[in-house]
Amino acid sequence: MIILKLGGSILTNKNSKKAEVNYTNLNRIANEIKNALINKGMDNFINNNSSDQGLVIIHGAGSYGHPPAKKYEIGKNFNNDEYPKKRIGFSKTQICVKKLNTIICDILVNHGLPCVSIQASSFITTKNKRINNFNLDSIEKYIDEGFIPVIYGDVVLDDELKVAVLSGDQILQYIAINLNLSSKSNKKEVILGTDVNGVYTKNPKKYDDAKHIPVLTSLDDIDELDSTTNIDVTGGMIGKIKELLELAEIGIESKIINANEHGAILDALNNKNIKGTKIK
Ligand SMILES: Nc1ncnc2c1ncn2[C@@H]1O[C@H](COP(=O)(O)OP(=O)(O)OP(=O)(O)O)[C@@H](O)[C@H]1O
Ligand SMILES: C=C(C)CCOP(=O)(O)O
Repeated sequence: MIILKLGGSILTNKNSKKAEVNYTNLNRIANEIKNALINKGMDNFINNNSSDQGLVIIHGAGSYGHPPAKKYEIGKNFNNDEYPKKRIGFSKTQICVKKLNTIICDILVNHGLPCVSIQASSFITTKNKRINNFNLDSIEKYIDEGFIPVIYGDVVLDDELKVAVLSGDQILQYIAINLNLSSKSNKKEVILGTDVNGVYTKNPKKYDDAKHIPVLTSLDDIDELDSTTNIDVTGGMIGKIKELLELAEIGIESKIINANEHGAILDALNNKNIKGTKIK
């Protein structure tokens, strides 16, 4: 079972205040995923043969979701008289990330990948920003039938905060821990594509002396817990690492790679040893 996260910094121009898709990356990565599935003999997605492998894709919100979520402060406490404005902000943010997901699924399907869109805001809830209700049945059924579920960072109802932002990284962690498949291998390969070569001792975009960390086992390995350089309402790289370290604690390894590198997704899906950071 492959769990693949495509970061918003790859699929969109995350620095942009406008919602901008990086179509060059998206089309290249769609092609790499398809070629990897064929190499792995998982082309049942295309030829409808049985296979014991499955794939679920999670993507970030990038410049589609983070700006509106920040503008309306989704997830921050608010007074009751502010709820009408907060609801509109929630609705606008949900539409923005849904638009991004539709564009991504269109491109993946046009590359022959039988993707199905899964909208977190329609069935997942959180309590204090942590998932407390996420039924995996439909995702498991889709995978058993040879589809590729594509779920994404979204806004959700929160039992304490009323509304919150749910990151793709938290969705990835929950799926990696809880997904159980009847007809596919449950051994999980967790791969996250972002726009840097993995984790460094500090932000490599801000510090020339940042050193690459090939294997990360603790936040102590990082000198400076820096936020991401773009608009990010879900914790950026540090938020990502925290989710992945919780996976490592229960024996599920993951790897952060640079999906800007041509062929990186293809090689990672084909278990080639490529530059990145293993979290274990
Ligand atoms: N110690 C660090 N090592 C590596 N990158 C870091 C570090 N600190 C901050 N960063 C920044 O984190 C960014 C990647 O995190 P980000 O959350 O933006 O990735 P993403 O998964 O593509 O986005 P999203 O979570 O929205 O899908 C890099 O562009 C980098 O500038
Ligand atoms: C900003 C929203 C709505 C979702 C954030 O998800 P992420 O980009 O995976 O962190």
